[in-house]
Amino acid sequence: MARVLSLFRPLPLLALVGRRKPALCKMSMDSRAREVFAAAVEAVQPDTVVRQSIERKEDSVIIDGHKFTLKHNLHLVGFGKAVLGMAAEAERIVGDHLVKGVISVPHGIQQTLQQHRKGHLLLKENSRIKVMEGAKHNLPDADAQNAAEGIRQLASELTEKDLLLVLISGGGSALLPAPIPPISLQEKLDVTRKLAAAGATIQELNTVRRALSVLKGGGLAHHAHPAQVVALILSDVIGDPLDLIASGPTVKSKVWPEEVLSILEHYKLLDSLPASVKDVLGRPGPRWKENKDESDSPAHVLNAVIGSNSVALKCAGRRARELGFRPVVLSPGVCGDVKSVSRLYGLLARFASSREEPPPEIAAELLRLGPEVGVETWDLCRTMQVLDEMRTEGWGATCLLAGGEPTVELTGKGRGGRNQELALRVGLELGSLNLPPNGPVFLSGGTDGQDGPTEAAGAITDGGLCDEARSQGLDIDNFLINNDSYTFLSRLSAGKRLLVPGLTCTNVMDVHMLLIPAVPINIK
Ligand SMILES: Nc1ncnc2c1ncn2[C@@H]1O[C@H](COP(=O)(O)OP(=O)(O)OP(=O)(O)O)[C@@H](O)[C@H]1O
Ligand SMILES: O=C(O)[C@H](O)CO
Repeated sequence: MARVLSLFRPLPLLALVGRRKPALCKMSMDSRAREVFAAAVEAVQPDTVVRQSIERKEDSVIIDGHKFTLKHNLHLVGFGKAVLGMAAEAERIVGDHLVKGVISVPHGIQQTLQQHRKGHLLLKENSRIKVMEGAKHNLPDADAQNAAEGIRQLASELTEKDLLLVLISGGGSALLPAPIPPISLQEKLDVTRKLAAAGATIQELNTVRRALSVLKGGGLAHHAHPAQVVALILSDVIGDPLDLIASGPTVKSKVWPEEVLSILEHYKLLDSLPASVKDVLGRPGPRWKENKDESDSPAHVLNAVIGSNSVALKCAGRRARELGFRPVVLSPGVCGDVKSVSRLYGLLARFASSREEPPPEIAAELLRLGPEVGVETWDLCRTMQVLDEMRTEGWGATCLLAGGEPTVELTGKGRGGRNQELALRVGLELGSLNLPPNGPVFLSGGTDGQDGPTEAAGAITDGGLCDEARSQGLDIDNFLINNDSYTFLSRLSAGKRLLVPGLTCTNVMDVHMLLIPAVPINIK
């Protein structure tokens, strides 16, 4: 291990890693974990990210370093779970330069926002933006298809004098269904639902969606041509790939039918494919007639990611520092099965809690595990270096932050979510380390405030989880086998370990947090 670390010693430590010893804090680890999570969510609120990305200067706006003149020529469309709040803020900024807009947002969201007293995320009464709710249960439906048609029409009417602001966030694919005829909405839904149920990744799912849609994969930008298009994107996909977030309606992407067919074949869906889908995939050439001056990277389109998991982690790190921790961000790209991901955090906790130099096998296992859980070797080495310095130089408590979207292989019929299941599994890992009381604490939470079909966003656990459960007659393993993490956590100590922030109106995947108390130094 010492050799692995020494390779990286001469390099400067990255952002968020300062040498100042953080101040002591009297709050409990649990409360601090919740506060740091709240800071992560706050950083990516829809109104905040839009406010930070549009600079209004008299009769123009500056977005991502580009200046756009406003002459009562601005139109707005949007689709996604966070888009209502984004649109409300955009309208506040551009004022009456906004001519009209259409947004496609989740069913019931306006009422829910009212109930949660989030009026600032609602449009004003005389707004020029039409709100269309649809996609019940996150599935495309006739309401969402109507909204998509409204958006297509608005875009198609624009001229070269117009500016189209496109607001995009996670959930946008289901809220913008426009199947290429003769594919029906039901047929497209069947294909995507079967793919999702078979365990297809979001990359695979959206590659297929793009090929079957009039608006995805750059179709919306194509319809808006020759207007200037500016898309503001709140990313809910690892690595922030523009062509995949909400299936990239403003990102021109070529469809390779062979690629789509091989995905369908991999999930054994070729035989049940509707004739209409086969027909569309069998058509030669591009999906639409190219406009004369539309190149592969059209100059009339600007795509800007304005919020992401990295942004949330950065702000969480800032809050952690205020609360007395030394923050270190591992990676915003954690993925893979929750079992492997829990092992990752168990190993990191073991590494960080060693009183003496951690045995080299821990580092070796971490490096072996990295590719399985989407974490680069470099990020692991950098993080181990920080944890090692924390131990040898006595820098106090550490807050290790990461994000992403692990997966759960569902085998049972219980209620739960990937964050709650991960927190339970990390709790078991921490318990197996046999550390003294008040050891590391782990939090996992979905930034959208909902973990699977439950009202919790996630949970907070520590090494005492097992004993606590046993003393209350609860057997964690039985609940885990049945994917019943929510039932377990609701029963355990009256649900005190659950994280229930309520609707957050945003979504940049999940936040993971390992709080590691200062380790007594034991160095000769
Ligand atoms: N009982 C359960 N235990 C563990 N995980 C579950 C359970 N039921 C569903 N899940 C997981 O929850 C996820 C779906 O939940 P959710 O609706 O939060 O999805 P999401 O991917 O976060 O959606 P979005 O991207 O719209 O936020 C899937 O990964 C699924 O495997
Ligand atoms: O809408 C979608 O396609 C997913 O949320 C990923 O962005």
